Amino acid sequence: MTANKTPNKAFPVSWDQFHRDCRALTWRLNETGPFHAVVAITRGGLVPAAIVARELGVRVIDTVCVTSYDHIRKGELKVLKGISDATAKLGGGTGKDLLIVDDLVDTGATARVVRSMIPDAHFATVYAKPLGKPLVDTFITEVSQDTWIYFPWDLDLAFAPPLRDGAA
Ligand SMILES: O=P(O)(O)OC[C@H]1O[C@H](OP(=O)(O)OP(=O)(O)O)[C@H](O)[C@@H]1O
Ligand SMILES: Nc1nc2[nH]cnc2c(=O)[nH]1
Ligand SMILES: [Mg+2]
Repeated sequence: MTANKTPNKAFPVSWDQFHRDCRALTWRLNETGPFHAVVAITRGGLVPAAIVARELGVRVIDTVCVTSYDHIRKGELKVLKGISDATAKLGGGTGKDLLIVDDLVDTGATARVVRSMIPDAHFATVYAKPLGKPLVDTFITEVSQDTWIYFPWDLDLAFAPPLRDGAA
């Protein structure tokens, strides 16, 4: 989100939809690889990374651990863990033939930091917003900047009021 503005549209994603979108992402990535390893940006990138790695037959999965949002509030970006020496070696030090996976790119702040660690890696996300889109090599679905994406692991089944009672 841009500078803590409240998003006014919601884009809820079901597990089925997310799985389908991850497989669609893999179809595109399959034309770009092969990749030596997948680097998941935690935590949101862990789920698509597992699906993409499974489809691409990649067995080496590493993490870059970054924190910045507290629900929709954007805070200071902190890198808690970088890639391992073994993964860095696989990518020749610059990330060549490594695949970075995240669930989405929003402002691009997270992508910018991780890209700077391994600039030659291929960066893939399932969803992208316009501000972050230029930092991503491959993505599947674009949503507007004022949309908040709700992932299935952050949701629960709940009663939805009828439309005539003011439901969106
Ligand atoms: O493009 P940006 O504005 O940097 O936002 C994108 C990042 O925000 C979310 O992660 P978050 O920091 O919420 O942590 P999480 O993955 O643990 O949910 C999302 O998973 C991306 O990693
Ligand atoms: N779940 C979720 N996390 C985000 N982090 C930055 N933007 C978003 C978003 O739209 N949805
Ligand atoms: Mg994240």
